[in-house]
Amino acid sequence: MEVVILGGSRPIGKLAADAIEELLRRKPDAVLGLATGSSPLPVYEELAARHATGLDFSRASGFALDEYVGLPDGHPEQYRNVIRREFTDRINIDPANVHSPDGSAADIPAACDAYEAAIAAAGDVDLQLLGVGTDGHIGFNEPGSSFASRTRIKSLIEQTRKDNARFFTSLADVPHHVITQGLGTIMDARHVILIATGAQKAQAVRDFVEGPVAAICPASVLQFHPHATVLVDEAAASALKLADFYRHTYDNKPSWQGL
Ligand SMILES: N[C@@H]1[C@@H](O)[C@H](O)[C@@H](COP(=O)(O)O)O[C@@H]1O
Repeated sequence: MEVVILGGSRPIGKLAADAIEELLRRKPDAVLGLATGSSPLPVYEELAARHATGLDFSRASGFALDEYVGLPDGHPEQYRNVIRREFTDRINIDPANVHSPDGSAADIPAACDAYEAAIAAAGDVDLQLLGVGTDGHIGFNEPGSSFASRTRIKSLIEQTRKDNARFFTSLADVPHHVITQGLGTIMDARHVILIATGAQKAQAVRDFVEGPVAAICPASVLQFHPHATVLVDEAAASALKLADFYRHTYDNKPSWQGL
């Protein structure tokens, strides 16, 4: 796991966009794993700007990490709509190639299996963007999630509902259930870039980067990933024991820049 400590959201967005740009140049039909939440927004901002000056997504495809269950189609907080609004409507990716779990399916387990099959049929995710919850969740894999899990329905813990209530009118409007790619699904991505910013993420970052690998902290499974990059600002890095080592080792230059 490479931990890169950067000056803020803007350089983080640029560095992650560099990785995606490099991937698209090497593999124009790359499969991107897309995350919601505020953490990846600077990446989408940067990619939209690069698209305006020629970066081509026409052959790429995308798979969202997760989705709320039960929000009516067209609801602005349905993650499929968030991903479109924040990212895919701003680039030239084919909308037919942007996939999300179906949170309003009549048969949820079948929809989860179909999502796994679609990811596999696309050849698996080349680069997965991730944020992290204050409890260490990735996607919506809450503490206790199996490291072998695949796409499935999950219940949200109260802290996550509270964290996400800012996007809704009230806490009562935040769904209790979600569909999320499993930790096993996420681990199949060839490269994972996790972004965490702000002091409220410092403990989660410390726990998953330097703590034991344990289901109580789902993101800690990334310690087993052969190519995981963690991009953090100073505030999110503030509880890391080995911060100076990471600064020295990665020196703002993750592996795709020839480390
Ligand atoms: N399902 C999403 C996660 O994918 C995201 O990582 C997390 C953190 O969001 P933020 O980046 O806004 O802190 O929020 C939600 O729970």
